[in-house]
Amino acid sequence: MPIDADTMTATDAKDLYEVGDIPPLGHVPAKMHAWAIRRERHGEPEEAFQLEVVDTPHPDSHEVLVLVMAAGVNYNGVWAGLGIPISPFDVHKAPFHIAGSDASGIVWAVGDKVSRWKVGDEVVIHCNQDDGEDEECNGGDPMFSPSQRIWGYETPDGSFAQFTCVQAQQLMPRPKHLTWEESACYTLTLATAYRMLFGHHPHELKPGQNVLVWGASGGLGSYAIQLINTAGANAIGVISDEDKREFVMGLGAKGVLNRRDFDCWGQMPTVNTPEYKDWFTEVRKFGKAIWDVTGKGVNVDMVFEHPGEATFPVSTFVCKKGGMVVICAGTTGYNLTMDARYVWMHQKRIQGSHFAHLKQAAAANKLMVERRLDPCMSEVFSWKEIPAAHTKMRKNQHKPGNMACLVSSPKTGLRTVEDAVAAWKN
Ligand SMILES: C/C=C/C(=O)SCCNC(=O)CCNC(=O)[C@H](O)C(C)(C)COP(=O)(O)OP(=O)(O)OC[C@H]1O[C@@H](n2cnc3c(N)ncnc32)[C@H](O)[C@@H]1OP(=O)(O)O
Ligand SMILES: NC(=O)C1=CN([C@@H]2O[C@H](COP(=O)(O)OP(=O)(O)OC[C@H]3O[C@@H](n4cnc5c(N)ncnc54)[C@H](OP(=O)(O)O)[C@@H]3O)[C@@H](O)[C@H]2O)C=CC1
Repeated sequence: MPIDADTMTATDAKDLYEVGDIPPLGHVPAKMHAWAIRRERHGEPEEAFQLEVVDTPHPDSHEVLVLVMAAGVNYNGVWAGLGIPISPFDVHKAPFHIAGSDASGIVWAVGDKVSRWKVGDEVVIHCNQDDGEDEECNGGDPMFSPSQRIWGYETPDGSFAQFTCVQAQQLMPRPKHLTWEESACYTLTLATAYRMLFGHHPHELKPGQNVLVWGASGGLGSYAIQLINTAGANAIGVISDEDKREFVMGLGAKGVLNRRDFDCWGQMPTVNTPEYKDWFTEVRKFGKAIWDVTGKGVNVDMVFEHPGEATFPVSTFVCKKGGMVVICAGTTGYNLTMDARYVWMHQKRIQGSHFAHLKQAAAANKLMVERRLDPCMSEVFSWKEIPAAHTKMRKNQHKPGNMACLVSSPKTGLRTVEDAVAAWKN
């Protein structure tokens, strides 16, 4: 063993460690294990993600090297593997891509300009990077910066590796009551949901308002329901399987609709055709099911959108006059359709939203630290199962909530680095 679990002192220092074997605190091995994607193997996760030994990155002056204890599974890992809609290699030009935009870990080395963090700090990582120099980063919104990029998607050095190098501003304190894997599963989807609900003035969610949440049992949806509940507003969640109803109600939803009970999904038919008439009858049936929760004639103040093509025409219809459809993805397709008459006559706002800046991510993280939110970790996978976890997500076969994978934490349920070292020893 290279480290004594009680004293945390080095007994030897190697250039490469097995995954789960934790180097002496602060010792940076020359090489590390990583799941790497290469351009020539773009495809399904099991094909795209392959194990490689690569150089351990070194932090620049404002950067931090983090020993990854656990990593979160997100849809952008699926997109990065597929190379759809873009290949990450066309963005960062690096020879290989390590996906993973969520992690919990331990600060292992710091650049010489970093003052807020020190070696040994336990952290979670948010995935927004920017160069910090332009006016959007200094008084504006860093998410509008031309340098804005997502770590582990638009950068080649994500969390499916023993170490990851990130900007110091990406670090946030880890909720100590959670295990390493619970801490790793939430930041990306939680912070995205936070900005969608509270980041678009003057449509910030207010107490008593009603929000329709698509994919309510999913990563984004499970936090949206909890944030809406925490804000004193009413969430109406959508599911596709009755097995998920209790989970969503348990998170605090006021009502749950099963999309399988309706038939109005996909691009909308041309207005004034018989197909439109049939579609519209079904859309109104869906709208009435919402009224059963909100009250007759009460349309929702906000629609929390991400399926995209399959649901967007319905989202734009059921939103109230002056309300907002806020959208962060098009999982089912990007060719969104809508009946424009309802958008202009009812003066609805269609708002794009993308991840979050540090202030929003930190506000969301504080709620987790204060135990106001449940991380809703659905399932934990081993290091070896990282591609399989992505395949589950791709097939929409994952359990409700958010998935995590162990990296340097050798087993589930651990909360400190000492526990992890001792578990490896045993
Ligand atoms: C936190 C987690 C998040 C997620 O998981 S999100 C899900 C995963 N992410 C995605 O799926 C998003 C993937 N990204 C994309 O698909 C692309 O990122 C975009 C389609 C959003 C944009 O593509 P791009 O190529 O970056 O767009 P351009 O650089 O803005 O423009 C392309 C070309 O069009 C020219 N152009 C831009 N604006 C104008 C204009 N107003 N008039 C004329 N030309 C314009 C440019 O210069 C450029 O040209 P030139 O290719 O030759 O360089
Ligand atoms: N721009 C950004 O910053 C971010 C974008 N994203 C994107 O958001 C999307 C969702 O992410 P995430 O919540 O983590 O994914 P999940 O897979 O965890 O959840 C998505 C949910 O969408 C629902 N869904 C699937 N197919 C359909 C359909 N045809 N119609 C309606 N609902 C459907 C499913 O629930 P059910 O089957 O029960 O309806 C599923 O649980 C992804 O595309 C991801 O890339 C995520 C985070 C940040």
